[in-house]
Amino acid sequence: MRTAMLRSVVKRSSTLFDAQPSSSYVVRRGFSSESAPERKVAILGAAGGIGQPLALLMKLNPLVSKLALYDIAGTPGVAADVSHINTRSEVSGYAGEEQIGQALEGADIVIIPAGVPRKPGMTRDDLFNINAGIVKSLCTAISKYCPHALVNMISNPVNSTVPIASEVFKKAGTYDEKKLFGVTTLDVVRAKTFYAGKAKVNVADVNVPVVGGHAGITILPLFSQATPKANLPDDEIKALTKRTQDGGTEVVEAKAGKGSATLSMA
Ligand SMILES: NC(=O)c1ccc[n+]([C@@H]2O[C@H](COP(=O)([O-])OP(=O)(O)OC[C@H]3O[C@@H](n4cnc5c(N)ncnc54)[C@H](O)[C@@H]3O)[C@@H](O)[C@H]2O)c1
Ligand SMILES: O=C(O)C[C@H](O)C(=O)O
Repeated sequence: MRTAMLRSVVKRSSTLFDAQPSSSYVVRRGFSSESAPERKVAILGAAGGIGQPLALLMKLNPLVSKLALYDIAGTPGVAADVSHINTRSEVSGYAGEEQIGQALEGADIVIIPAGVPRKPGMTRDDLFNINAGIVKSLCTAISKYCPHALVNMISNPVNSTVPIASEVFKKAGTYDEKKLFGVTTLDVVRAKTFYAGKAKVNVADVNVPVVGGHAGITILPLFSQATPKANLPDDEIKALTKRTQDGGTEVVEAKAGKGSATLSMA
Protein backbone atom coordinates (compact mmCIF):
# COMPACT_ATOMS: atom_id res chain seq x y z
CA MET A 1 0.00 0.00 0.00
CA ARG A 2 2.82 2.34 0.95
CA THR A 3 4.60 1.58 -2.34
CA ALA A 4 1.43 2.12 -4.35
CA MET A 5 1.02 5.51 -2.73
CA LEU A 6 4.59 6.46 -3.50
CA ARG A 7 4.16 5.36 -7.09
CA SER A 8 1.21 7.67 -7.52
CA VAL A 9 3.20 10.78 -6.74
CA VAL A 10 3.92 12.96 -9.74
CA LYS A 11 7.33 14.58 -9.99
CA ARG A 12 6.81 18.30 -9.71
CA SER A 13 10.17 19.85 -10.47
CA SER A 14 13.44 18.57 -11.80
CA THR A 15 15.34 21.34 -10.03
CA LEU A 16 13.67 20.67 -6.73
CA PHE A 17 16.45 18.55 -5.35
CA ASP A 18 19.44 20.56 -6.55
CA ALA A 19 19.51 22.90 -3.61
CA GLN A 20 21.32 21.74 -0.48
CA PRO A 21 19.71 22.82 2.79
CA SER A 22 22.21 25.28 4.26
CA SER A 23 21.78 24.77 7.97
CA SER A 24 20.58 21.20 8.28
CA TYR A 25 22.44 19.23 10.90
CA VAL A 26 23.32 16.32 8.65
CA VAL A 27 23.35 16.08 4.91
CA ARG A 28 24.68 12.98 3.21
CA ARG A 29 24.71 12.43 -0.52
CA GLY A 30 23.47 8.97 -1.45
CA PHE A 31 23.93 6.94 -4.60
CA SER A 32 22.06 8.34 -7.59
CA SER A 33 20.18 6.51 -10.31
CA GLU A 34 19.50 8.13 -13.68
CA SER A 35 16.23 6.31 -14.34
CA ALA A 36 14.45 6.50 -10.99
CA PRO A 37 12.21 9.53 -10.46
CA GLU A 38 13.04 12.12 -7.81
CA ARG A 39 10.79 12.15 -4.76
CA LYS A 40 11.24 13.78 -1.41
CA VAL A 41 9.76 12.18 1.70
CA ALA A 42 9.65 14.07 5.02
CA ILE A 43 9.07 12.28 8.33
CA LEU A 44 7.86 14.49 11.20
CA GLY A 45 8.62 12.81 14.53
CA ALA A 46 11.52 10.94 12.96
CA ALA A 47 13.48 10.36 16.18
CA GLY A 48 10.65 8.44 17.86
CA GLY A 49 9.70 4.80 18.22
CA ILE A 50 7.91 4.73 14.86
CA GLY A 51 9.99 7.45 13.21
CA GLN A 52 13.28 5.57 13.41
CA PRO A 53 12.26 2.25 11.80
CA LEU A 54 10.16 4.24 9.32
CA ALA A 55 13.26 6.27 8.38
CA LEU A 56 15.12 2.99 7.85
CA LEU A 57 12.36 1.64 5.58
CA MET A 58 12.19 4.87 3.58
CA LYS A 59 15.98 4.80 3.13
CA LEU A 60 15.64 1.28 1.73
CA ASN A 61 12.88 2.35 -0.67
CA PRO A 62 14.33 2.86 -4.17
CA LEU A 63 11.49 5.28 -5.03
CA VAL A 64 12.77 7.85 -2.53
CA SER A 65 15.53 10.24 -3.64
CA LYS A 66 15.49 12.68 -0.68
CA LEU A 67 14.65 11.83 2.91
CA ALA A 68 14.11 14.66 5.41
CA LEU A 69 14.03 13.60 9.06
CA TYR A 70 12.45 16.18 11.37
CA ASP A 71 11.82 16.10 15.13
CA ILE A 72 12.03 18.52 18.02
CA ALA A 73 15.33 16.83 18.99
CA GLY A 74 17.46 13.79 18.20
CA THR A 75 17.29 13.84 14.43
CA PRO A 76 20.99 14.60 13.71
CA GLY A 77 21.93 11.23 15.19
CA VAL A 78 19.17 9.32 13.42
CA ALA A 79 20.03 11.03 10.12
CA ALA A 80 23.75 10.30 10.48
CA ASP A 81 23.01 6.66 11.22
CA VAL A 82 20.45 6.09 8.44
CA SER A 83 22.52 8.03 5.89
CA HIS A 84 25.27 5.40 5.97
CA ILE A 85 22.97 2.84 4.33
CA ASN A 86 24.10 2.38 0.73
CA THR A 87 20.92 3.30 -1.10
CA ARG A 88 20.40 6.25 -3.43
CA SER A 89 18.51 8.73 -1.25
CA GLU A 90 20.10 11.77 0.32
CA VAL A 91 19.30 12.01 4.03
CA SER A 92 19.00 15.25 6.01
CA GLY A 93 18.26 15.71 9.70
CA TYR A 94 16.39 18.76 11.02
CA ALA A 95 15.79 19.56 14.68
CA GLY A 96 13.65 22.29 16.18
CA GLU A 97 10.87 24.47 14.85
CA GLU A 98 13.21 26.87 13.08
CA GLN A 99 14.23 24.05 10.72
CA ILE A 100 10.81 22.68 9.80
CA GLY A 101 10.61 24.84 6.67
CA GLN A 102 13.78 23.29 5.26
CA ALA A 103 12.56 19.81 6.15
CA LEU A 104 9.27 20.31 4.32
CA GLU A 105 10.34 22.44 1.36
CA GLY A 106 9.72 20.43 -1.84
CA ALA A 107 8.35 17.37 -0.05
CA ASP A 108 6.12 15.12 -2.15
CA ILE A 109 5.08 12.98 0.82
CA VAL A 110 4.91 13.90 4.50
CA ILE A 111 4.51 11.15 7.09
CA ILE A 112 3.55 12.22 10.63
CA PRO A 113 4.27 9.95 13.60
CA ALA A 114 4.93 12.97 15.87
CA GLY A 115 3.22 12.95 19.23
CA VAL A 116 2.69 11.02 22.41
CA PRO A 117 1.89 7.28 22.50
CA ARG A 118 -0.52 5.54 24.92
CA LYS A 119 0.34 3.99 28.26
CA PRO A 120 -1.59 1.04 29.79
CA GLY A 121 -5.07 2.10 30.91
CA MET A 122 -5.31 4.96 28.40
CA THR A 123 -7.49 5.16 25.30
CA ARG A 124 -6.28 6.83 22.12
CA ASP A 125 -8.68 9.69 22.89
CA ASP A 126 -6.69 10.42 26.05
CA LEU A 127 -3.90 11.60 23.71
CA PHE A 128 -6.14 14.17 22.07
CA ASN A 129 -5.22 17.26 24.09
CA ILE A 130 -1.47 17.02 23.49
CA ASN A 131 -1.42 15.49 20.01
CA ALA A 132 -4.09 17.81 18.57
CA GLY A 133 -1.84 20.81 19.18
CA ILE A 134 1.22 19.07 17.71
CA VAL A 135 -0.66 18.01 14.58
CA LYS A 136 -2.20 21.46 14.16
CA SER A 137 1.18 23.19 14.17
CA LEU A 138 2.79 20.62 11.85
CA CYS A 139 -0.10 20.86 9.37
CA THR A 140 0.11 24.64 9.44
CA ALA A 141 3.75 24.31 8.39
CA ILE A 142 2.83 21.78 5.66
CA SER A 143 0.30 24.27 4.24
CA LYS A 144 3.04 26.85 4.07
CA TYR A 145 6.03 24.88 2.81
CA CYS A 146 4.64 21.93 0.78
CA PRO A 147 0.91 22.53 0.23
CA HIS A 148 0.63 19.89 -2.52
CA ALA A 149 2.26 17.01 -0.62
CA LEU A 150 0.50 13.75 0.22
CA VAL A 151 0.06 13.73 4.00
CA ASN A 152 0.00 10.44 5.94
CA MET A 153 -1.30 10.90 9.49
CA ILE A 154 -0.09 8.31 12.01
CA SER A 155 -0.41 10.38 15.23
CA ASN A 156 -3.29 9.27 17.44
CA PRO A 157 -6.18 9.55 17.85
CA VAL A 158 -6.23 9.16 14.05
CA ASN A 159 -10.05 9.45 14.09
CA SER A 160 -9.54 13.03 15.32
CA THR A 161 -6.10 14.06 14.00
CA VAL A 162 -7.20 13.58 10.37
CA PRO A 163 -10.21 15.93 10.80
CA ILE A 164 -7.90 18.41 12.57
CA ALA A 165 -5.50 18.28 9.62
CA SER A 166 -8.32 18.75 7.14
CA GLU A 167 -9.60 21.81 9.02
CA VAL A 168 -6.11 23.34 9.10
CA PHE A 169 -5.72 22.75 5.35
CA LYS A 170 -9.21 24.12 4.62
CA LYS A 171 -8.43 27.28 6.57
CA ALA A 172 -5.19 27.69 4.64
CA GLY A 173 -6.93 26.98 1.33
CA THR A 174 -4.75 23.93 0.64
CA TYR A 175 -7.15 21.07 1.42
CA ASP A 176 -7.31 18.22 -1.09
CA GLU A 177 -9.23 15.19 0.15
CA LYS A 178 -7.26 12.95 -2.22
CA LYS A 179 -4.00 13.92 -0.51
CA LEU A 180 -4.77 13.41 3.18
CA PHE A 181 -4.59 9.88 4.59
CA GLY A 182 -5.20 8.47 8.07
CA VAL A 183 -2.78 5.57 8.42
CA THR A 184 -4.81 2.51 9.49
CA THR A 185 -2.84 -0.13 7.61
CA LEU A 186 -1.82 -1.69 10.93
CA ASP A 187 -5.41 -2.88 11.40
CA VAL A 188 -5.21 -4.70 8.06
CA VAL A 189 -1.80 -6.14 8.96
CA ARG A 190 -3.20 -7.47 12.25
CA ALA A 191 -6.40 -8.83 10.70
CA LYS A 192 -4.38 -10.73 8.10
CA THR A 193 -1.96 -12.18 10.67
CA PHE A 194 -4.67 -13.26 13.13
CA TYR A 195 -6.89 -14.71 10.37
CA ALA A 196 -4.03 -16.70 8.86
CA GLY A 197 -3.29 -18.21 12.28
CA LYS A 198 -6.91 -19.31 12.85
CA ALA A 199 -7.62 -20.39 9.29
CA LYS A 200 -4.26 -22.18 9.07
CA VAL A 201 -3.46 -20.66 5.68
CA ASN A 202 -0.31 -19.02 4.35
CA VAL A 203 -0.37 -15.42 5.62
CA ALA A 204 1.19 -14.23 2.36
CA ASP A 205 -1.97 -15.36 0.51
CA VAL A 206 -4.41 -13.70 2.93
CA ASN A 207 -6.53 -10.65 2.18
CA VAL A 208 -8.90 -9.10 4.76
CA PRO A 209 -10.65 -5.79 4.02
CA VAL A 210 -10.88 -3.49 7.04
CA VAL A 211 -13.16 -0.43 6.97
CA GLY A 212 -14.04 2.31 9.45
CA GLY A 213 -11.69 4.21 11.72
CA HIS A 214 -8.75 3.45 13.99
CA ALA A 215 -10.08 3.00 17.53
CA GLY A 216 -11.95 0.15 19.22
CA ILE A 217 -15.28 -0.67 17.59
CA THR A 218 -14.71 1.84 14.77
CA ILE A 219 -12.21 -0.71 13.40
CA LEU A 220 -14.33 -3.08 11.28
CA PRO A 221 -12.45 -6.08 9.84
CA LEU A 222 -14.69 -7.80 7.25
CA PHE A 223 -13.74 -11.41 7.89
CA SER A 224 -16.80 -12.49 5.85
CA GLN A 225 -14.89 -11.15 2.81
CA ALA A 226 -11.54 -12.67 3.80
CA THR A 227 -9.67 -14.85 1.34
CA PRO A 228 -8.76 -17.67 1.14
CA LYS A 229 -12.20 -18.70 2.46
CA ALA A 230 -12.02 -20.72 5.66
CA ASN A 231 -15.65 -21.01 6.88
CA LEU A 232 -14.71 -20.22 10.47
CA PRO A 233 -17.54 -20.50 13.02
CA ASP A 234 -19.22 -17.32 14.31
CA ASP A 235 -17.56 -17.44 17.72
CA GLU A 236 -14.12 -17.55 16.10
CA ILE A 237 -15.00 -14.63 13.80
CA LYS A 238 -16.15 -12.66 16.84
CA ALA A 239 -12.93 -13.43 18.69
CA LEU A 240 -10.83 -12.45 15.64
CA THR A 241 -12.78 -9.20 15.32
CA LYS A 242 -12.23 -8.34 18.97
CA ARG A 243 -8.54 -9.20 18.83
CA THR A 244 -8.08 -6.97 15.76
CA GLN A 245 -9.98 -4.09 17.43
CA ASP A 246 -7.91 -4.50 20.60
CA GLY A 247 -4.59 -5.13 18.84
CA GLY A 248 -3.15 -1.75 19.83
CA THR A 249 -4.09 -2.27 23.47
CA GLU A 250 -2.51 -5.74 23.39
CA VAL A 251 0.83 -4.15 22.42
CA VAL A 252 0.48 -1.21 24.85
CA GLU A 253 -0.08 -3.63 27.74
CA ALA A 254 2.75 -5.94 26.67
CA LYS A 255 5.13 -2.96 26.50
CA ALA A 256 4.02 -2.06 30.03
CA GLY A 257 4.48 1.71 29.88
CA LYS A 258 7.24 1.80 27.25
CA GLY A 259 4.96 2.95 24.43
CA SER A 260 2.73 1.41 21.77
CA ALA A 261 3.27 -0.45 18.50
CA THR A 262 6.29 0.87 16.61
CA LEU A 263 7.84 -1.91 14.51
CA SER A 264 4.61 -3.43 13.12
CA MET A 265 3.45 0.15 12.53
CA ALA A 266 6.50 1.27 10.54
N1 LIG B 1 -1.91 5.07 13.20
C1 LIG B 1 -1.43 3.98 13.78
O1 LIG B 1 -1.72 2.85 13.38
C2 LIG B 1 -0.49 4.12 14.94
C3 LIG B 1 0.23 3.01 15.40
C4 LIG B 1 1.11 3.16 16.46
C5 LIG B 1 1.26 4.41 17.07
N2 LIG B 1 0.55 5.47 16.61
C6 LIG B 1 0.70 6.81 17.18
O2 LIG B 1 1.89 7.41 16.66
C7 LIG B 1 2.37 8.40 17.57
C8 LIG B 1 3.87 8.23 17.81
O3 LIG B 1 4.14 7.01 18.42
P1 LIG B 1 5.67 6.62 18.81
O4 LIG B 1 5.62 5.28 19.43
O5 LIG B 1 6.57 6.84 17.65
O6 LIG B 1 5.96 7.73 19.93
P2 LIG B 1 7.40 8.26 20.43
O7 LIG B 1 7.15 9.04 21.67
O8 LIG B 1 8.36 7.14 20.48
O9 LIG B 1 7.85 9.24 19.26
C9 LIG B 1 7.16 10.41 18.98
C10 LIG B 1 8.14 11.43 18.47
O10 LIG B 1 7.42 12.61 18.16
C11 LIG B 1 8.27 13.69 18.48
N3 LIG B 1 7.52 14.93 18.61
C12 LIG B 1 6.76 15.38 19.63
N4 LIG B 1 6.29 16.61 19.36
C13 LIG B 1 6.75 16.95 18.14
C14 LIG B 1 6.63 18.08 17.31
N5 LIG B 1 5.90 19.15 17.66
N6 LIG B 1 7.26 18.07 16.11
C15 LIG B 1 7.97 17.01 15.72
N7 LIG B 1 8.15 15.91 16.45
C16 LIG B 1 7.54 15.87 17.65
C17 LIG B 1 8.95 13.26 19.77
O11 LIG B 1 10.11 14.04 20.02
C18 LIG B 1 9.23 11.81 19.49
O12 LIG B 1 10.52 11.61 18.92
C19 LIG B 1 1.52 8.25 18.83
O13 LIG B 1 0.51 9.22 18.85
C20 LIG B 1 0.90 6.87 18.68
O14 LIG B 1 -0.31 6.71 19.37
C21 LIG B 1 -0.32 5.35 15.57
O1 LIG C 1 -2.99 1.46 20.12
C1 LIG C 1 -2.26 2.45 20.08
O2 LIG C 1 -2.28 3.32 20.95
C2 LIG C 1 -1.28 2.62 18.96
C3 LIG C 1 -1.84 2.27 17.62
O3 LIG C 1 -2.97 3.02 17.30
C4 LIG C 1 -2.08 0.80 17.43
O4 LIG C 1 -3.12 0.44 16.89
O5 LIG C 1 -1.19 0.01 17.79
